[in-house]
Amino acid sequence: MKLLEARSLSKTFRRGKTLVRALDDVSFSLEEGERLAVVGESGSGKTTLARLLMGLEVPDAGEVHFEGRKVLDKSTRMDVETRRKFSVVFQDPYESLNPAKKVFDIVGFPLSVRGERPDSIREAVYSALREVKLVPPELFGSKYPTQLSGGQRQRVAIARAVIYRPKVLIADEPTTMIDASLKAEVLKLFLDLSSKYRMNLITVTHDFSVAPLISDRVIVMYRGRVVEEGPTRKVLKSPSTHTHRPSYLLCRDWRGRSGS
Ligand SMILES: Nc1ncnc2c1ncn2[C@@H]1O[C@H](COP(=O)(O)OP(=O)(O)OP(=O)(O)O)[C@@H](O)[C@H]1O
Repeated sequence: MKLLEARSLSKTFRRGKTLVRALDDVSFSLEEGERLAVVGESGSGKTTLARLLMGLEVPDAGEVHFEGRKVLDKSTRMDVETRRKFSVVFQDPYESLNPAKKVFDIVGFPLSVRGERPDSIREAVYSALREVKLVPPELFGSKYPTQLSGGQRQRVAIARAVIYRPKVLIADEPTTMIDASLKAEVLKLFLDLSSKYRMNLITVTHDFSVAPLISDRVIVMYRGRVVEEGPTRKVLKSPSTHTHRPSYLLCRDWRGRSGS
């Protein structure tokens, strides 16, 4: 069954007197259980697309359908129930965690706003911290983000994102700000958790080498448009268009060599 569908999404921002076309007639769909990577160089519209899918932005044209129902268009705001089926982990674990709050409160926040009881929140937070390998959870729960490394902070962000078992987990440049040596581990964590809890994972990345590690399908964006779409290995092996050639040149990992 189609879980998520973008139909001809367009979005233009005004920057001073200039209009920036961040998304231009973008369509794709995600089947239940699929993992999607949205790749493209900086400014190609990936984050705008992710924000639209979650209902954090309103399109100028086009529609988002979720579980067979239209949930967003120019004049329809996403309802809270639908929005709660999405969760996101942002690129920067230094900015996305409130430095004044302890890890326990940060991770438990999505449950406390849902009015869950303190004892069930405690149980869920400790279990989530164990899932992301921040053990012992009592110790990590009592720390502040500033007392943690970048990799540990990203794990806190992941724990917070998965604690209420969203249907769709969006990872926006999840490894950009963390040490290269921790990249594979963090990606594996996303994969493991998305399998274990049957969450559809959407990974937004400018790093083409990440896509095969974390997705079955890929869409390649260039200047607000989808220029490639299909099974990840097939698309990355034999891309059919050359309109996004600058990305090839930037990425040495693409097909195992620099694209000259
Ligand atoms: N709120 C905004 N106001 C004005 N322009 C915006 C806004 N959000 C995005 N843009 C512009 O829209 C275009 C697409 O941005 P977007 O962040 O979606 O791209 P991206 O592929 O995610 O890039 P990056 O990886 O650098 O974040 C860019 O030119 C960006 O400057």
